[in-house]
Amino acid sequence: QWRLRVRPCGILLFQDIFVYLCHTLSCGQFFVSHSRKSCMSLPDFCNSASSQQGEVESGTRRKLNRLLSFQRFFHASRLLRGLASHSPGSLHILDNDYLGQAAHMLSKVETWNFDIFLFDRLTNGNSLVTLMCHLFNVCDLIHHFQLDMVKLHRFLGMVQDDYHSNNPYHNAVHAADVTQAMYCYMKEPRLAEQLTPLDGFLGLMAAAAHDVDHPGVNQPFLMKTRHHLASLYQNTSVLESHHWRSTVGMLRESGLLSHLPANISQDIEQQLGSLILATDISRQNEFLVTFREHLDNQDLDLQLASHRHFMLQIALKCADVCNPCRDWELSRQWSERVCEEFYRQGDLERKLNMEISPLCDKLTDSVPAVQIGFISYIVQPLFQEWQRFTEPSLLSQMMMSNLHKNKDRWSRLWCVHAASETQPHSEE
Ligand SMILES: Nc1ncnc2c1ncn2[C@@H]1O[C@@H]2COP(=O)(O)O[C@H]2[C@H]1O
Repeated sequence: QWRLRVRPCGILLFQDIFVYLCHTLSCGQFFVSHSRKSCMSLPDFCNSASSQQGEVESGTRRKLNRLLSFQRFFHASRLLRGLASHSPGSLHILDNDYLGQAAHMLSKVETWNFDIFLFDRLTNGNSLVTLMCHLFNVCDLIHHFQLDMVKLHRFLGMVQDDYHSNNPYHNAVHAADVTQAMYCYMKEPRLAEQLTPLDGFLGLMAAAAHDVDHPGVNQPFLMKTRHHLASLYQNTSVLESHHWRSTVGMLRESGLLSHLPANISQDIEQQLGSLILATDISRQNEFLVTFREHLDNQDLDLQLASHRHFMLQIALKCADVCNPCRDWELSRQWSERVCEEFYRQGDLERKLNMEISPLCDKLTDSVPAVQIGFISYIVQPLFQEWQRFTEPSLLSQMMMSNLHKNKDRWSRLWCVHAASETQPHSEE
């Protein structure tokens, strides 16, 4: 079972198919590891900074991790059930119990307080694959595009596996969260009435893959450390270009679109690129200004493919930064996770004697301060326009209400934090 690998030529061995069938029948999902070269992870940066030997070790460890991914699945599965050792009698019942709860959650997948963290636990860390399969089914995309289920599973497994599970924020759960939000936005009456199956396919695929193989550090860090991706993409939308090209690589490796005419699959690849590249946060103002102009002029015509594509870009951008619009308990977890990832980068910069990037210094950039700035300058202006576009829908009103409540809560926490900073220490 440890040797579950997609061969470089894309052929599954009998052993693979057997494992796949057993696993699919028992759990309704499977894990697949593959052999493409991935981007460096954060610990890898430490290794490459320290020694050549470290690079070799890190490469070996990465290979080992991939070889063990199937074993990790079972290990995680046992941990989730609180079982230290095998207890075969209870496994089946408990599996069904968890998957039953996951299926129940999926029956309410369009609700805004969908708890993606719980869903990820219930699916043993397979939230992205499970969610995407469900959404492709309910949107009738498998039938419409005549997709091969084995290829679809293979592609989604590769995407999920290429997210770095050791990133606190940019991991497969974030991708699943963005996908669930994107689905909610595509269901908004003003969009849903106009979207074609191709739009639905592109929107969900782009959401699922938009951050794949994210290394847990930002573009300025890649530029400062002269990372090969920065020179490959000439310091422009470096990460987003990598997410897109990785997605294209996985699409081709899985053969998911191989039955479609070449011009159609090329068009899909290009449109996916345009959607994923739109998530570059440094282009936020460019999109916001155009969106505002369209709303002021009331000239959005969703019968036009170009206008629908623009609205998919906006919807994906909203989904990507919607965490402050979630219910507090979900929103807070994302805030803490994203700051933890920033602080890890800051710690690394400190260790490498580099200037610490904005928002990345755990000694000066508190979580409440980072959140208030992010909500005020990025999220609120975008969602104000989104609310206008939806005229405003119930969902938009709920999101804005959450955003205001969360911002107030962070403001109160900031006051507490600021007061504790000015208090003299007990020894003084
Ligand atoms: N809650 C948050 N607080 C601060 N920054 C955030 C938050 N959520 C998302 N972001 C930032 O928004 C960015 C969107 O694009 P990225 O995924 O490249 O990186 C993301 C983070 O840097």
